[in-house]
Amino acid sequence: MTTVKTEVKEVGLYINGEYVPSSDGETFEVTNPANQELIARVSEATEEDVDRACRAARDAFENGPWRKMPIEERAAKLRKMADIILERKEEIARNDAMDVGKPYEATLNGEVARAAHNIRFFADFAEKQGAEAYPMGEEYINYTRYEPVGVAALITPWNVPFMLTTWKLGPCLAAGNTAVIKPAENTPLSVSLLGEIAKEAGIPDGVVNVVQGKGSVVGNALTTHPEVDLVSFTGSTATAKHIMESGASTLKKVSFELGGKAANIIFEDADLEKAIPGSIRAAFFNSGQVCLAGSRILVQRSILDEFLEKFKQAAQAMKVGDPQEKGTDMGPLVSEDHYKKVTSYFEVAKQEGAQLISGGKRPELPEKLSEGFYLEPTIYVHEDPKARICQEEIFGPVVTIIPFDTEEEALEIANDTQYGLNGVVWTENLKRAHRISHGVRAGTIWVNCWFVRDLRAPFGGFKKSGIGREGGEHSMAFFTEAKNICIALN
Ligand SMILES: NC(=O)C1=CN([C@@H]2O[C@H](COP(=O)(O)OP(=O)(O)OC[C@H]3O[C@@H](n4cnc5c(N)ncnc54)[C@H](O)[C@@H]3O)[C@@H](O)[C@H]2O)C=CC1
Ligand SMILES: O=C(O)/C=C/C=C(\O)C(=O)O
Repeated sequence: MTTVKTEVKEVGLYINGEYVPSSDGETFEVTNPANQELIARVSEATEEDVDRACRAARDAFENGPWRKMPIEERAAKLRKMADIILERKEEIARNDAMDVGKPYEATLNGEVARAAHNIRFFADFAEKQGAEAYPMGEEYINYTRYEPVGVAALITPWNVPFMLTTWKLGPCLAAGNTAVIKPAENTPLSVSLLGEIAKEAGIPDGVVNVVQGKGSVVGNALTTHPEVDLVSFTGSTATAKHIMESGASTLKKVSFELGGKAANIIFEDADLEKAIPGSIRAAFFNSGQVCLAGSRILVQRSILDEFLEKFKQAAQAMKVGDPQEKGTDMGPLVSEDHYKKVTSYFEVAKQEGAQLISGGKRPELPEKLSEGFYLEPTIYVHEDPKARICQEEIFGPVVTIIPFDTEEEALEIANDTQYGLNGVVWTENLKRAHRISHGVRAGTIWVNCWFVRDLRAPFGGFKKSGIGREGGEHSMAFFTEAKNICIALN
């Protein structure tokens, strides 16, 4: 299959159960990063449109049936939503392949399947969740209720648009809140479908709204809006700081899942048969545009040469190309701006004296992909963990290998970062695995694996990688207010 030539899609805002144009009729264009073809014109929300979406969500929350609906009924509608996502999985994956440039096959069977699971998981979780009771002898009893907070703004990034939005929408809706979603402006297509999917599942109008446009305008209008009670955000640390400031005057509750620069630590006793493919995935999955990417590979010096040779061979065997084509491992970067940001680090690496092992340039590709933002998987070695390429989130297919000698040194380098989202350890020594897992200051540590997700487990970052945790009861705690009721028994 070759890159699918589509007619240009017209995408509206989704407010109060219907697609609508923006109030001033303005649209913005979306292009395919695989070939720069125009793929969509999207209504660009004005502050007035954001206001309408927030008021619709408020009205659905206060006056609609959603928050008071018995949990069995609400959960059944969410399970229906999950079913519809699976029925429409080809369309959703095709949309992500078109505007993000994600390999279609992997998205279809990975992220879209996970998106349906996100919704179903929180429907089941909320249905089974109990609450506490605290008897005070025979005189009083306290019991707790978990009530929805209100209107949630769900602001999501371009790297995993559909899956990450459902990861927030599932618990948000299961708890009985209403939502205004804002996807990233360069990847609006798959998320634009969520309003109509919710409606088809029987979820009342106004419960799920989608507004489109720039973060500085539409995102800002949402995070300052008086009707928005809470903001769940995944994206850059810089934007999270803006959101915190802009939400301060209306005292919004916030949950932030932000950037990372994970250490992927390979000890001399690691099983390289697993560590090499695992590290390749951690480095180059989604073209390295993943907050969890293992972009600093710390390798024990005694196995450095062997690791480098095998890792280089595996990286060079990856198929970079058309994301719509079967067998593609790595598509393009998401946009020209992002391509410029990522490639600017090639100059930084040169100036910092890093040793280029592989990549660092565009691959040779067929003519039809000549306009796309492709890069070869790129590997550097650098001895200085303080170098910019070892410290800054490049968010592309670029990794730096940093040699170390001792366990203590590995830990010191791993923790020498402003981020703390995750870490990865490869060793066959169980005690060492525990020691390193305890020592690395990050929210998730994967031992002899990477990006294995259990939706019940806490997920989020230490340090500048976030505030709060998502997952199971942690998501439910964010999307609910706990209320204690104390009853006199006499
Ligand atoms: N999952 C992650 O951790 C992600 C990390 N990043 C990092 O951030 C860098 C920059 O990427 P961007 O697309 O600029 O990320 P970003 O943080 O600006 O964008 C994420 C979302 O926030 C929205 N947004 C932007 N400014 C806003 C504001 N003032 N108020 C409310 N919402 C706002 C955007 O429209 C988008 O929906 C990347 O190179 C990467 O290093 C980017 C995307 C995801
Ligand atoms: O698995 C999750 O819940 C979150 C994944 C997050 C990313 O892939 C990201 O933000 O890059």
